[in-house]
Amino acid sequence: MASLSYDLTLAGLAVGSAAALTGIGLIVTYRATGVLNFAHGAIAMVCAYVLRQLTVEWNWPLPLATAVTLLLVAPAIGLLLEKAVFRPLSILGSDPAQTLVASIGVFILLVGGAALIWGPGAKADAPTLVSTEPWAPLAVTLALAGAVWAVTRWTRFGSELRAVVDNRPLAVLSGIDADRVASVGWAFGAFTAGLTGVLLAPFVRLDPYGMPLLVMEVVAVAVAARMRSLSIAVAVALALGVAQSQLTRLHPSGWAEPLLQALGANLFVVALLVTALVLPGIGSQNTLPRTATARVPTPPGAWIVAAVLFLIPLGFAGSDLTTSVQVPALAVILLSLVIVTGRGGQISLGQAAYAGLGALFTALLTAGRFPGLPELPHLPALAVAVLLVAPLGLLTGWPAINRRGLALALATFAVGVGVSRFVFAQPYATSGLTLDRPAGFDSDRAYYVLELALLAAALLFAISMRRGRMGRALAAMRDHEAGASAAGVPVRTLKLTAFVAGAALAALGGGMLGMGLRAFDPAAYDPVRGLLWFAAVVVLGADSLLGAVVAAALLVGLDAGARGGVAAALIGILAVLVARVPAAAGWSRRLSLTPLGRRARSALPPTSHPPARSPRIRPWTNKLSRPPTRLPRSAKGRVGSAYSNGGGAGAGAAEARETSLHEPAVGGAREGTCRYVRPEHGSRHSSPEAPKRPPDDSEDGHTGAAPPPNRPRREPPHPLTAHKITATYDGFTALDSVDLSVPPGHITAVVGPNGAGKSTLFHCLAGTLRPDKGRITYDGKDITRTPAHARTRLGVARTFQQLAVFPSLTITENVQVGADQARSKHPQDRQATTQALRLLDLHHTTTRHHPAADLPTGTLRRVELARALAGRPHTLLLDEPAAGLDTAEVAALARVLRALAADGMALLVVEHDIDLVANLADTVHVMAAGRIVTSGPPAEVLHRAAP
Ligand SMILES: Nc1ncnc2c1ncn2[C@@H]1O[C@H](COP(=O)(O)OP(=O)(O)OP(=O)(O)O)[C@@H](O)[C@H]1O
Repeated sequence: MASLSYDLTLAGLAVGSAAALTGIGLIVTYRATGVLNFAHGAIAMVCAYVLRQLTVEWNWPLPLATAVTLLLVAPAIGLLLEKAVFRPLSILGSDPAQTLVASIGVFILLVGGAALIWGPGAKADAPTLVSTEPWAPLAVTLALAGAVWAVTRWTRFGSELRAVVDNRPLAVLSGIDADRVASVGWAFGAFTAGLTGVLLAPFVRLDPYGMPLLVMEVVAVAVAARMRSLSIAVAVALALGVAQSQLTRLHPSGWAEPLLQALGANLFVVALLVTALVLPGIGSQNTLPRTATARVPTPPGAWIVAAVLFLIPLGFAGSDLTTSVQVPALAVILLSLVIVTGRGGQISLGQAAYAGLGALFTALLTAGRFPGLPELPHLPALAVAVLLVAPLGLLTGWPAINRRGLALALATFAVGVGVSRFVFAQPYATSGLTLDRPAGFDSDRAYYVLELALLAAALLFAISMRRGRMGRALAAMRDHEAGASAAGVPVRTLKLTAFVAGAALAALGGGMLGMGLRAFDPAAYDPVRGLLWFAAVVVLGADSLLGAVVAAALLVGLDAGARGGVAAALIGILAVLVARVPAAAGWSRRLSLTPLGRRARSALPPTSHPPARSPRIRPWTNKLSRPPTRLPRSAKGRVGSAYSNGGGAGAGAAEARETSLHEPAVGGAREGTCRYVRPEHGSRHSSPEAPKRPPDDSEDGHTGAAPPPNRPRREPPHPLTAHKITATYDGFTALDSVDLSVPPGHITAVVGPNGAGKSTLFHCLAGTLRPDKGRITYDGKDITRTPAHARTRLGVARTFQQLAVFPSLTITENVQVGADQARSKHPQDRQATTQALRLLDLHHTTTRHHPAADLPTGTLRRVELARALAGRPHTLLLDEPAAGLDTAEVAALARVLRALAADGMALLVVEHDIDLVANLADTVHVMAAGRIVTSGPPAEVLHRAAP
């Protein structure tokens, strides 16, 4: 027994050593370059094939072949990838989502290339590099880990590596050649991949698909080490290896046996699931907004051409028709990625799992083997399978709530691998399972017709998800999650909805594929296929329904018509190119992950610093330089724009009255006239703190105090109020028992030096930070625990210091998102978008249909404000609204804000621009060291606060 345990421990150490090598390689590459190399396993596989080629096919001596493979080929692959793929990406300033797509592209390219060169079958004659004695790989691993540790600790290169990892731009400024560091990181990472591959090859199946996946399953050891600590990675790998082999000693009876067997064979997958789903996400959390999709209109007639092409197979016969049967099914699966990734912006590498579950459940239901459910005919079984798989979408939807970018990619990949290993690969789930086509659709032609009908239904469903309110909300979430939440979009619920809808579509496609193939074939839903499908959808336009349909035809066509591996290699090359040369050609504009990222960045201010005032003259600022003109007071059907209205920064309340707006549709006291904002919320002077503004002298006599006759009168809400709120960051008190009220009809400003706590207070009021103590109330209700989107829906809107617009949406759509979320059933509220656009002078037909990605900062500030106003808020929170605006733009902004306050809205402005505050605010609160130190009218307070 003792000897068995010893032997198992040694065997476990051997497995653990290979995993540790992978962990070391992944960590070094990640530390040197910031890239989690999804292609690591594929490099391992290629190196194993190269060694086999040199020794078995060409009869080279093993030592020479090993030296060439590990010291030349592997580092050369790493250097090539760094130079040709990842360095250009870092020069382009790409975000992690792009590098992720590139590394998945490299993975698929290498897998496809290996299948092309060496064939898809497994090779059983890979040379054995070291003895089967496990001490050898263990010694290699420990020596390598020690060497890496020593190099990073004691050499100049090591300190350069640490400097680049800590702050690459600073390291470059201090003279470090960051590219050289990255090159060495890639060469070393590829060397460890090669070493893993050649050590593992004799003991596992050497095939293009299985081995890369096997290596990537052990990514858990690097994630457990937070992509940082080599010693933790090695320890975790060895512990998992030993535990996995010790599990084989246990032989429980009954249902536990297959489960334990599965665990014993897949402990690294369990670790992957735990690390990816339970531990907090690794990598940047800031990636997804850049995965927004460029808006490229589908060429006219393209759908007709596609429909005709999809009808052509009806004229086929024999194997061609049998092959064609896979196309509509795969198209439905890929449509699920359009919803989740293309429209919803959520990276999902696990869709193959849902497709496979759809097929498996259909097979189980038709065989009467699904626990608790009767045997069903095929089509009802497919429908029930879809319904059963849909909620399982929460498996990936749940982690998506708190994860983005790389962390989400890992979590969804883990779910895909977990389902594949613990469900599809297990005999208890799949043995003896058959699947056939529905009665009456047995022939290929009849079944193809049925599939076309199901594809049409899936397309209609996908269209409904991408259109209207739902489509805009998904796109808003994809483009800017915090911005979407601020517009009232319930981001958590929407993510879950996207994943559930995606799982349902994938299950439908998977079931169709299974019935088409007349079998449940686990290989058809392998996680590697999930990666291939993801890349294919991204390459052909992630947010394009037509792209998904074309991708399905391309993948099936290439698989059937060309050598195995061509499809993967082609998609891999395209995925690399998408990230590598995003704007090289017109077609690249439809590729979702890259071009917009760059365009959006060029349109948005830098993320870490307030942007410089823009020197550009824009049409609407030119208007401001014209002499003041009064708005047409009761021009029926027209709403004046404060931006197109004249006036300067110093204009006062009288000017504010001029910019009060007249819009028949809103329902003023008299037909044809009314103010812009929430006519129901009462007098702008309702607050006792409100300054005495001159009475309104508008021609129509409407002051905004009277509610529209056709709407229920509503008393003005109690103001948004902070009651003794305290907020801390890791024990540091950023807000200390702060009281603040934001009364209606009043502009309240918060000023103070850097670090005073202004932003923290703003976040507490907006709902993006929960105070440790104290309460926030609004309209008499405690909203301290109310999330940001729900506060928006209650009537507390906000704008951002760093712009939060949705670059893939047009100006109108951006504003509509705000209106969608707050829209009541009242028909008058349908005018909210139009009114907001007019108020901010965004209503011209030339601009309103323009995608926000290409617009200058000043315009985007107006778009953001219009979106906030379209939700008809009672209270508006503005975080440095003048950041990035030139003088004329600031003056125009001030005029609008005064107009809004004159109409009774409560405004809170956190602002560094003291001139603006002095001219704008009714009350100023000065903060210092987390407290409000003084409050009062600006003239008094700012004078007192001046040094
Ligand atoms: N996420 C965080 N983690 C730890 N400390 C934080 C965090 N955010 C802010 N702080 C600290 O809390 C204090 C208040 O920060 P806050 O950003 O609210 O100040 P501020 O007045 O808005 O400053 P600024 O004008 O520079 O934005 C500062 O000392 C800041 O360093």
